[in-house]
Amino acid sequence: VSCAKRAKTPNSELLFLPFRVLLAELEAHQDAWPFLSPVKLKSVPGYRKVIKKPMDFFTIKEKLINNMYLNQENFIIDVNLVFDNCQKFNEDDSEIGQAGHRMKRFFDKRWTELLRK
Ligand SMILES: Cc1ncccc1N[C@@H](C)c1ccc2c(c1)OCCCO2
Repeated sequence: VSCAKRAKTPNSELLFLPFRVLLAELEAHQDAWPFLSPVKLKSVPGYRKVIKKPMDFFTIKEKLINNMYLNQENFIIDVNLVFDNCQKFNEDDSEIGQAGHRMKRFFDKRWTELLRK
């Protein structure tokens, strides 16, 4: 009797699908513009000194595609790093600071919706 073919374990592609969807939503957000690519350390005086661990949505996407996130936690840590760096370097009432707060609120909402389902 042939045993039932073992179901292929869903590869990380499937496991991380929600993250890719969520990241695509972040990138498409109208307030995402300061966070889409790495801050050019030469064009932003002081950034290199103040921000120890720069992070941006493009870098997160690269890490996702290269399966560098071993668990949910590490993905969330990098996304929150984007917003924490923003709050650290930018005044709350600045253009970029305001965009960062709006993006963080959007992410927190979508993340809980994604998890609650
Ligand atoms: C997230 C963040 N935090 C602090 C500073 C910059 C950034 N984002 C970078 C991509 C950026 C945004 C706006 C910029 C800029 C660079 O180039 C200098 C000229 C003004 O326009």
